[in-house]
Amino acid sequence: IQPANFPPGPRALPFIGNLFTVDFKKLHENCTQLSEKYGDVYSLRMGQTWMVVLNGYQTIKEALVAQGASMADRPIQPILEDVNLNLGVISSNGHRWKQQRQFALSTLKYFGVGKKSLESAILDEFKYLSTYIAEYKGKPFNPHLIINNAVSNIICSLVFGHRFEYSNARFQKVMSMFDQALQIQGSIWAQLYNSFPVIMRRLPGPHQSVQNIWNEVKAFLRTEFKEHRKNWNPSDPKDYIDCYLSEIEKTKDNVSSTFDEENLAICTLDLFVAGSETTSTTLRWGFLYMSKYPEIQEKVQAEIDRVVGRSRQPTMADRTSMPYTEAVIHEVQRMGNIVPLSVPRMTSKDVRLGGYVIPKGVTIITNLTSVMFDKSEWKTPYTFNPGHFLNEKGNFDKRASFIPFSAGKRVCLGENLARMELFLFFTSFMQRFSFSMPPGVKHAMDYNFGVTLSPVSYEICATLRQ
Ligand code: HEM
Repeated sequence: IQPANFPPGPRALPFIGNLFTVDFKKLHENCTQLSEKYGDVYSLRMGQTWMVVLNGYQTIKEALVAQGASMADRPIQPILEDVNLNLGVISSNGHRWKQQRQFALSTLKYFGVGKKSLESAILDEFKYLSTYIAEYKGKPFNPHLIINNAVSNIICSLVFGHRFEYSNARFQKVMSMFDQALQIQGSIWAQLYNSFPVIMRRLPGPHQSVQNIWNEVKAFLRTEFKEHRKNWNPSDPKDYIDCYLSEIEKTKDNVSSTFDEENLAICTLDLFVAGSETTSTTLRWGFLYMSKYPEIQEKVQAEIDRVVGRSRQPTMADRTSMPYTEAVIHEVQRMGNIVPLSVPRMTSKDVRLGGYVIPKGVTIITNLTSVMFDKSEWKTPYTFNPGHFLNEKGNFDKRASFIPFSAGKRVCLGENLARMELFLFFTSFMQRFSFSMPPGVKHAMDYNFGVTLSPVSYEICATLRQ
């Protein structure tokens, strides 16, 4: 039964609701189209679960910031719950979430997010990466796994205290499994699982492989934990896991502590996945856009040559002198739109929004796509245009409606890390290489929809600059 004054939405069928009236291959586009008919706040029913979809910058800001305290929870999603038991950072709630989020943020900061030490780690990683890519000598190659591996190495050095060689087959396998799992988790199979868990747990289908994939990733993590326990020296913590082991010790007599080995496993998994998949997907969009718009690529390179030159690597300190490059990176993120429907939230009390009442316990989908392409916010929403982030004087203009990391209390925990990674990797690439499509190959800007929106597999040429 629909509660009184509940947001309207497309007609839902008995039992299954809107499960088969929306297109899960491009759910974000579908959600955006529905807002034209039903307004910025509308509802969908997935099986027996009511969801409210929020659209447009003003509505989403009002929800996540002004009413943020009532929207900071995550709903329980059985497909994830079976893996993470609602532990960790991404899916947990209340006291447990607060404690773990705070700890992760301060530990990442302690190990260098926003500092010189991490900057050097990223620049060193780029050296390995560029040596590897230069070996293709401008011939077409698929950048997917190698970029994932390189970017993931940054979160790995923070969490595990070391990087993985590009030749490490086990690590490469884990990387490609993330992709698969995130695709399935954004598909109709996940929705069916979340709507009818009791039935779906028994039925075959791709949803079953999600459990297998995460179990394999967990087994991979267990090897790391074992090593850490063996070499653990509390007076000299080298990474997040070392610090976590100390925290377990320190708080073991405290009944309100949420630090234990089970939670360590899921927190590590969360940081590992969120920190591996996102920045690398953004970079892969970046290569495509640069090869599609060679004149923009040349302008970026000219700015780098002017500000940094060729004899040293770019650093974070160069950022303020490089407004055009900054604008291009932001535009790649806007158009790339890599977390198109953000991560679901849930109301923790009744909320009034857009003239409607959303009761406690309803799943909230913040449609970030509708913000990235909001006609009232962007001059040419569907065209790649760095001018979106430049004022008349050519200075960088950070726009309030640029919210790829979401906003409010649950805003992406890795935002600062991701910004460092994006700036340093992107400028380093542009300093050394030019990207172009292989001769005769057209730019395919098509995507695969999942929790993240990633470019379809492609080959590209990276030519060393003269
Ligand atoms: C370009 C890169 C990235 C983008 C676009 C991105 C985007 C997002 C978005 C949209 C959310 C959901 C926030 C919400 O519910 O309102 C999120 C959550 C999160 N992100 Fe990121 N992210 C990126 C990189 C990273 C990195 C590098 C890390 C590594 C630490 C990370 C860790 C997390 C975590 C742990 C959460 C859950 C936060 C919570 O529930 O409290 N992200 N991210």
